[in-house]
Amino acid sequence: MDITPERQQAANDLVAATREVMLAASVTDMDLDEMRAAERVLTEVARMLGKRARPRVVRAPFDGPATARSAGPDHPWPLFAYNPLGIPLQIHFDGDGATARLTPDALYEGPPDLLHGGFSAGLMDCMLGVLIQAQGRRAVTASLDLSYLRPTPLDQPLDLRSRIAEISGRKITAEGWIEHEGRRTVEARGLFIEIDGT
Ligand SMILES: CCCCCCCCCC(=O)SCCNC(=O)CCNC(=O)[C@H](O)C(C)(C)COP(=O)(O)OP(=O)(O)OC[C@H]1O[C@@H](n2cnc3c(N)ncnc32)[C@H](O)[C@@H]1OP(=O)(O)O
Repeated sequence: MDITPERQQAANDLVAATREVMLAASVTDMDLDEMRAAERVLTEVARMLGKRARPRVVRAPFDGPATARSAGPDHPWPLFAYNPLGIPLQIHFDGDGATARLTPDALYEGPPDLLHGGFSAGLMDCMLGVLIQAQGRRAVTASLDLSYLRPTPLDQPLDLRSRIAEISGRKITAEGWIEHEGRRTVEARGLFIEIDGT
Protein backbone atom coordinates (compact mmCIF):
# COMPACT_ATOMS: atom_id res chain seq x y z
CA MET A 1 0.00 0.00 0.00
CA ASP A 2 1.33 3.48 -0.91
CA ILE A 3 1.88 5.74 2.05
CA THR A 4 0.43 9.19 1.50
CA PRO A 5 2.05 12.14 3.30
CA GLU A 6 -1.00 12.26 5.61
CA ARG A 7 -0.64 8.56 6.56
CA GLN A 8 3.11 9.02 6.99
CA GLN A 9 2.56 11.95 9.36
CA ALA A 10 -0.13 10.04 11.28
CA ALA A 11 2.17 6.99 11.61
CA ASN A 12 5.07 9.16 12.80
CA ASP A 13 2.84 10.94 15.34
CA LEU A 14 1.53 7.59 16.60
CA VAL A 15 5.08 6.30 17.07
CA ALA A 16 6.10 9.51 18.88
CA ALA A 17 3.10 9.16 21.22
CA THR A 18 4.03 5.51 21.81
CA ARG A 19 7.51 6.58 22.90
CA GLU A 20 5.91 8.97 25.38
CA VAL A 21 3.87 6.06 26.74
CA MET A 22 6.97 3.85 26.96
CA LEU A 23 8.80 6.44 29.04
CA ALA A 24 5.76 7.21 31.21
CA ALA A 25 5.10 3.49 31.83
CA SER A 26 8.74 2.94 32.76
CA VAL A 27 8.97 5.67 35.36
CA THR A 28 5.39 5.97 36.63
CA ASP A 29 4.86 5.92 40.36
CA MET A 30 1.03 5.81 40.32
CA ASP A 31 -1.11 3.80 42.69
CA LEU A 32 -1.76 0.14 41.90
CA ASP A 33 -5.36 0.74 40.74
CA GLU A 34 -4.29 3.54 38.43
CA MET A 35 -1.55 1.38 36.95
CA ARG A 36 -4.06 -1.43 36.32
CA ALA A 37 -6.49 1.04 34.69
CA ALA A 38 -3.71 2.35 32.43
CA GLU A 39 -2.75 -1.20 31.51
CA ARG A 40 -6.34 -1.96 30.44
CA VAL A 41 -6.45 1.15 28.24
CA LEU A 42 -3.12 0.27 26.61
CA THR A 43 -4.16 -3.33 25.99
CA GLU A 44 -7.30 -2.02 24.29
CA VAL A 45 -5.22 0.37 22.14
CA ALA A 46 -2.93 -2.52 21.11
CA ARG A 47 -5.97 -4.58 20.07
CA MET A 48 -7.41 -1.67 18.11
CA LEU A 49 -4.16 -1.05 16.20
CA GLY A 50 -3.57 -4.76 15.62
CA LYS A 51 -6.89 -5.30 13.83
CA ARG A 52 -5.14 -4.55 10.54
CA ALA A 53 -1.38 -4.93 10.59
CA ARG A 54 1.57 -5.24 8.22
CA PRO A 55 4.05 -8.09 8.68
CA ARG A 56 6.91 -5.60 9.18
CA VAL A 57 7.51 -2.04 10.27
CA VAL A 58 7.18 0.48 7.42
CA ARG A 59 10.57 1.02 5.76
CA ALA A 60 11.74 4.49 4.91
CA PRO A 61 12.98 4.76 1.29
CA PHE A 62 16.59 3.63 0.79
CA ASP A 63 17.52 6.84 -1.03
CA GLY A 64 16.06 9.09 1.71
CA PRO A 65 19.43 9.83 3.39
CA ALA A 66 21.09 10.56 0.00
CA THR A 67 18.28 12.97 -0.86
CA ALA A 68 18.66 14.69 2.52
CA ARG A 69 22.44 14.90 2.01
CA SER A 70 21.96 16.55 -1.39
CA ALA A 71 19.55 19.05 0.15
CA GLY A 72 22.22 20.15 2.67
CA PRO A 73 22.73 20.32 6.44
CA ASP A 74 19.44 22.14 7.06
CA HIS A 75 17.48 19.12 5.79
CA PRO A 76 18.00 16.36 8.37
CA TRP A 77 17.05 12.74 7.85
CA PRO A 78 14.76 11.39 10.61
CA LEU A 79 15.77 7.97 11.88
CA PHE A 80 13.30 5.51 13.45
CA ALA A 81 10.25 7.62 12.65
CA TYR A 82 8.27 4.37 12.26
CA ASN A 83 9.65 2.32 15.15
CA PRO A 84 9.31 3.39 18.78
CA LEU A 85 12.00 0.95 19.85
CA GLY A 86 14.66 2.81 17.87
CA ILE A 87 16.25 5.91 19.36
CA PRO A 88 14.93 8.76 17.20
CA LEU A 89 17.63 10.91 15.60
CA GLN A 90 17.62 13.83 13.19
CA ILE A 91 20.78 13.23 11.17
CA HIS A 92 22.33 16.23 9.41
CA PHE A 93 24.72 15.62 6.51
CA ASP A 94 27.57 17.91 5.71
CA GLY A 95 29.92 16.80 2.91
CA ASP A 96 31.43 13.48 3.99
CA GLY A 97 30.22 13.74 7.59
CA ALA A 98 27.05 13.43 9.63
CA THR A 99 25.96 14.95 12.94
CA ALA A 100 23.03 14.52 15.31
CA ARG A 101 22.09 15.81 18.74
CA LEU A 102 20.35 13.66 21.32
CA THR A 103 19.29 13.98 24.94
CA PRO A 104 18.79 10.38 26.10
CA ASP A 105 16.09 9.81 28.71
CA ALA A 106 15.47 7.21 31.42
CA LEU A 107 14.50 4.53 28.86
CA TYR A 108 18.13 4.26 27.82
CA GLU A 109 19.75 3.83 31.21
CA GLY A 110 22.49 1.26 31.76
CA PRO A 111 24.66 2.03 34.78
CA PRO A 112 22.80 4.38 37.18
CA ASP A 113 22.20 7.77 35.51
CA LEU A 114 24.29 6.75 32.48
CA LEU A 115 23.61 5.67 28.91
CA HIS A 116 23.62 1.90 28.34
CA GLY A 117 26.67 0.86 26.28
CA GLY A 118 24.51 -1.24 23.96
CA PHE A 119 22.47 1.83 23.05
CA SER A 120 25.72 3.76 22.41
CA ALA A 121 26.77 0.96 20.04
CA GLY A 122 23.40 1.10 18.28
CA LEU A 123 23.65 4.87 17.91
CA MET A 124 27.13 4.55 16.42
CA ASP A 125 26.03 1.79 14.01
CA CYS A 126 23.24 4.13 12.86
CA MET A 127 25.48 7.20 12.51
CA LEU A 128 28.04 5.26 10.45
CA GLY A 129 25.58 3.15 8.46
CA VAL A 130 23.27 5.99 7.50
CA LEU A 131 26.21 8.14 6.44
CA ILE A 132 27.28 5.36 4.06
CA GLN A 133 23.68 4.97 2.86
CA ALA A 134 23.67 8.73 2.21
CA GLN A 135 26.55 8.21 -0.25
CA GLY A 136 24.17 5.96 -2.23
CA ARG A 137 26.05 2.83 -1.13
CA ARG A 138 24.14 -0.30 -0.13
CA ALA A 139 26.24 -1.81 2.65
CA VAL A 140 25.92 -3.77 5.89
CA THR A 141 28.04 -3.71 9.03
CA ALA A 142 30.73 -6.39 9.05
CA SER A 143 32.46 -5.21 12.24
CA LEU A 144 32.01 -2.41 14.74
CA ASP A 145 34.71 -1.60 17.29
CA LEU A 146 33.90 0.65 20.21
CA SER A 147 35.92 2.36 22.92
CA TYR A 148 33.99 3.57 25.93
CA LEU A 149 36.27 6.41 27.03
CA ARG A 150 34.22 7.86 29.87
CA PRO A 151 30.62 7.60 31.18
CA THR A 152 27.90 9.05 28.93
CA PRO A 153 25.23 10.88 30.94
CA LEU A 154 21.45 10.74 30.57
CA ASP A 155 19.29 13.88 30.38
CA GLN A 156 22.11 15.95 28.87
CA PRO A 157 22.61 16.95 25.24
CA LEU A 158 25.04 14.69 23.39
CA ASP A 159 26.64 15.37 20.02
CA LEU A 160 26.96 12.41 17.68
CA ARG A 161 29.27 12.52 14.69
CA SER A 162 30.45 10.25 11.90
CA ARG A 163 32.70 10.45 8.85
CA ILE A 164 33.98 8.18 6.12
CA ALA A 165 37.55 7.09 6.83
CA GLU A 166 38.39 4.89 3.85
CA ILE A 167 36.83 3.24 0.79
CA SER A 168 38.53 0.26 -0.83
CA GLY A 169 36.48 -1.70 -3.34
CA ARG A 170 33.41 -3.06 -1.49
CA LYS A 171 34.92 -2.21 1.91
CA ILE A 172 34.00 1.09 3.53
CA THR A 173 35.45 2.11 6.87
CA ALA A 174 33.66 4.80 8.86
CA GLU A 175 34.38 6.40 12.21
CA GLY A 176 32.12 8.06 14.72
CA TRP A 177 31.97 9.36 18.24
CA ILE A 178 29.69 10.66 20.99
CA GLU A 179 30.61 13.93 22.69
CA HIS A 180 29.35 15.45 25.91
CA GLU A 181 30.33 19.06 26.56
CA GLY A 182 33.04 18.82 23.92
CA ARG A 183 34.66 15.66 25.32
CA ARG A 184 34.39 12.29 23.62
CA THR A 185 32.75 9.60 25.72
CA VAL A 186 32.55 6.89 23.01
CA GLU A 187 34.51 6.28 19.82
CA ALA A 188 33.56 3.80 17.11
CA ARG A 189 35.13 2.41 13.95
CA GLY A 190 33.10 0.23 11.63
CA LEU A 191 33.77 -1.85 8.53
CA PHE A 192 30.85 -1.96 6.12
CA ILE A 193 30.67 -4.24 3.09
CA GLU A 194 28.72 -3.29 0.00
CA ILE A 195 26.15 -5.87 -1.02
CA ASP A 196 24.08 -6.42 -4.14
CA GLY A 197 20.31 -6.23 -4.40
CA THR A 198 17.60 -4.18 -2.77
C1 LIG B 1 20.21 -3.36 2.13
C2 LIG B 1 20.92 -2.25 2.85
C3 LIG B 1 19.97 -1.25 3.45
C4 LIG B 1 20.65 -0.36 4.49
C5 LIG B 1 20.84 -1.12 5.76
C6 LIG B 1 21.50 -0.29 6.82
C7 LIG B 1 22.29 -1.21 7.69
C8 LIG B 1 22.50 -0.66 9.03
C9 LIG B 1 23.66 -1.35 9.65
C10 LIG B 1 23.29 -2.72 10.14
O1 LIG B 1 22.85 -2.87 11.24
S1 LIG B 1 23.60 -4.06 9.13
C11 LIG B 1 23.10 -5.49 10.12
C12 LIG B 1 24.26 -6.20 10.76
N1 LIG B 1 25.14 -6.78 9.76
C13 LIG B 1 24.85 -7.95 9.16
O2 LIG B 1 23.84 -8.57 9.38
C14 LIG B 1 25.87 -8.45 8.16
C15 LIG B 1 26.02 -9.97 8.24
N2 LIG B 1 27.20 -10.40 7.46
C16 LIG B 1 27.09 -10.57 6.12
O3 LIG B 1 26.05 -10.43 5.50
C17 LIG B 1 28.35 -10.92 5.41
O4 LIG B 1 29.27 -11.50 6.29
C18 LIG B 1 29.02 -9.67 4.74
C19 LIG B 1 28.09 -9.11 3.65
C20 LIG B 1 29.38 -8.57 5.74
C21 LIG B 1 30.33 -10.12 4.05
O5 LIG B 1 30.06 -11.28 3.32
P1 LIG B 1 30.61 -11.43 1.83
O6 LIG B 1 30.52 -12.87 1.48
O7 LIG B 1 29.95 -10.46 0.93
O8 LIG B 1 32.11 -10.95 2.03
P2 LIG B 1 33.42 -11.63 1.53
O9 LIG B 1 33.72 -12.88 2.27
O10 LIG B 1 33.37 -11.70 0.03
O11 LIG B 1 34.49 -10.54 1.99
C22 LIG B 1 34.60 -9.30 1.34
C23 LIG B 1 35.75 -8.54 2.03
O12 LIG B 1 35.28 -8.09 3.31
C24 LIG B 1 36.09 -8.65 4.36
N3 LIG B 1 35.21 -8.99 5.47
C25 LIG B 1 34.02 -9.59 5.39
N4 LIG B 1 33.48 -9.72 6.62
C26 LIG B 1 34.37 -9.19 7.47
C27 LIG B 1 34.40 -9.04 8.88
N5 LIG B 1 33.37 -9.43 9.65
N6 LIG B 1 35.45 -8.43 9.45
C28 LIG B 1 36.48 -8.01 8.68
N7 LIG B 1 36.53 -8.14 7.33
C29 LIG B 1 35.47 -8.72 6.74
C30 LIG B 1 36.71 -9.89 3.73
O13 LIG B 1 37.93 -10.25 4.39
C31 LIG B 1 36.96 -9.42 2.31
O14 LIG B 1 38.10 -8.59 2.28
P3 LIG B 1 39.10 -8.59 1.01
O15 LIG B 1 38.25 -8.15 -0.18
O16 LIG B 1 40.16 -7.60 1.37
O17 LIG B 1 39.59 -10.00 0.88
